Amino acid sequence: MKIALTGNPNCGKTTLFNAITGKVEHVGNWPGVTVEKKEGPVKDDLNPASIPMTVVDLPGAYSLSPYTSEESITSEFVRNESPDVIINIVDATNLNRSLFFTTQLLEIGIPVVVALNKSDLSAKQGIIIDTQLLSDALNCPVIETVATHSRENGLGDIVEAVAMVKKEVKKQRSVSIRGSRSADSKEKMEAVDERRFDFVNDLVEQAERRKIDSTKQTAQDKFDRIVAHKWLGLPIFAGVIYLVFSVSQTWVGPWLADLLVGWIEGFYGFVEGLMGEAVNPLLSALLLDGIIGGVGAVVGFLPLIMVLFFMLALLEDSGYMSRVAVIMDRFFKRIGLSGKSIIPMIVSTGCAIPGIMATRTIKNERQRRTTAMLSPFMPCGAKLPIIALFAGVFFGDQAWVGTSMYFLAIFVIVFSGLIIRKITGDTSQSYFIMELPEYRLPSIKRATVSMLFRAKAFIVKAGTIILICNAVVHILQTFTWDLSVVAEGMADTSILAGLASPMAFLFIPLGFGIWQFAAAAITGFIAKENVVGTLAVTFAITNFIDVEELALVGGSAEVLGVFGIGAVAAMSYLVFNLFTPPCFAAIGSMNSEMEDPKWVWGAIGFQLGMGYVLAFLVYQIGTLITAGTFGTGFLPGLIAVVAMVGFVGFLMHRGSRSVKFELTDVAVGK
Ligand SMILES: Nc1nc2c(ncn2[C@@H]2O[C@H](COP(=O)(O)OP(=O)(O)OP(=O)(O)O)[C@@H](O)[C@H]2O)c(=O)[nH]1
Ligand SMILES: [Mg+2]
Repeated sequence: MKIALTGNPNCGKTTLFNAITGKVEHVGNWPGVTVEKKEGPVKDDLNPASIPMTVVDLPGAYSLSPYTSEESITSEFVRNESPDVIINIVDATNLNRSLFFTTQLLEIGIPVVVALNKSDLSAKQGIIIDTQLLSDALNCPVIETVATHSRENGLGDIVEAVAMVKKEVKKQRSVSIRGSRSADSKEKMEAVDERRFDFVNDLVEQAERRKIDSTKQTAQDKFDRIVAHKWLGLPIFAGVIYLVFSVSQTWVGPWLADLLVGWIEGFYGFVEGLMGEAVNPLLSALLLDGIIGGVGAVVGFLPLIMVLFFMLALLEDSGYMSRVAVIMDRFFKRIGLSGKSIIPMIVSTGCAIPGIMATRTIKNERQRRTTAMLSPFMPCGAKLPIIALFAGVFFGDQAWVGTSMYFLAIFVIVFSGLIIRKITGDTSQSYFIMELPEYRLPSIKRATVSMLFRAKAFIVKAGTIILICNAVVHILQTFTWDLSVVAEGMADTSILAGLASPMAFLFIPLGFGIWQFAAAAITGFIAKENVVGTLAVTFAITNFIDVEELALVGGSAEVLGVFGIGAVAAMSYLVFNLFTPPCFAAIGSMNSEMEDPKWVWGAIGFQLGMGYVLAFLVYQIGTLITAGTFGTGFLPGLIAVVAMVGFVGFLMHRGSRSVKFELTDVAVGK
């Protein structure tokens, strides 16, 4: 038996899905989180009769009308894949809006069970709903649920009602709005929609009583007036992110990471002892330095990342991130993107792939593609070890490093948005109205689950892709081109050095023309965590956390120590890795969302150029400030950068000309 979960955005479909299937799909306190359907069987304890039941979570939708395309996955699913029962999740705090969709679902002829979700919130707001009356009027079971509670949440009743309703299918008489069956044009449809609104309004008037608690509302409003303020909003956001980084990067994170790295080193020693002299030295080096060392270096950052994810999940759950969307909307409108674009970007702070997929809710094609192109600039989970490594080794774990990377990302996104608008010559603007969810105390449990889920994905990746890459890197640096072992002190003769050196040459004007860094940047395209792994393998360092051991703290601009670069070049390298194209998987996802090779190649080219130009500026200007002269390779670098900027300028010029041309074309045509 197939059960579809439908309802307006943010009503709690995915939360309910997770609760009745035991899965961990992403839940966010804003509309538009789910963009793809997800399936799962009902948990055994909710299904004592063991009826085979598969539940399908769908993206949120406001309507089934064929004239709105954004929610097509949902309407196509309920119309074409004929689920046996529809669970319609209705937000009990917003009956008026939710029931519009319900009346449409009731007309399809598939049995419907209404879950009156968030009934804890509605009760708190003093809303009393007569479920019996609703159930009678709609001819379907109506059950109060609290999907976020683990007990007494009404979920058992829902599953039971679904099983019952299926048996009694003939009895569910559909509620139909006059004229809806014969509405074959947009005008007729609109007339039906009006009647639908009237029906819902009447029904809600009878079924709902509200005791309006105005004091609470104003307290939240007052808070919002400060937090989402025109000018104060952004600095407050900066402060919040700084705090998040302070905790994860400076206070709690390193302490936990130290512990973990201690264990990894213990394990390294244990395996070393086990193998002793008996194992071929090449093989033991591969296992110890290539695999355990390389993977260990990446995994060492896990605690920092977990703390950061935990705190971001708390912020998301509290409702604060929706306010950030409102703050950013002002900037986004100016550059021709909509506030909707911010959601993919927030999602991208976890991973760019779901972020890019989240652009599907944006209707305007250019805005959607531009958002898919710019979202990967946000530092994702895989880039965090790189930030943590460089912040730790060169900047004494200071929180401003990570914070500034987030804000540099926002700046780059806004700036790039402007450029792309000029290049495409499309100046359309969108207006975005976001329903702000109420603030609430974030749930430690939900944040923990979300954190553990991401940590698991991180570990799986470290144990597969990262492990293989590190092994390959280690083998490539162990052998020379004629397959003999690289002699002591002759690392430059290895295959890896041979492959990476031409790239390193291009990086001279950026301050890191060293083959090890080039190799790490290249493996970073496979997965960004590889940057750390490859640096660990090529420099033979296994402990990146205990910076004192590396004796690099306070190295400032001097060229010193193991890496052979100074703080300015380190910053340039960090910027380069963050702002060049994302990993291949994310590029693949860009490709499938953009559906246009011109855009995909344009995006990759743009991201490469952006990373190069930013790294060049950071290195050269940084060196000028700290050392009083420009850095190495200034002139050739400048020529390359001017050429790139000039090309973009040319495209922008052409783009704005094409707009004028189109406009005059229209005028002449008329
Ligand atoms: N208080 C309360 N909050 C809930 C309940 N159910 C869901 N939520 C919260 O509502 C928010 C939205 O939940 P989701 O499950 O992501 O909503 P969705 O309907 O899947 O949203 P989209 O995928 O964007 O359409 C989350 O912050 C949930 O924690 C509930 O019964 N009570
Ligand atoms: Mg969802």
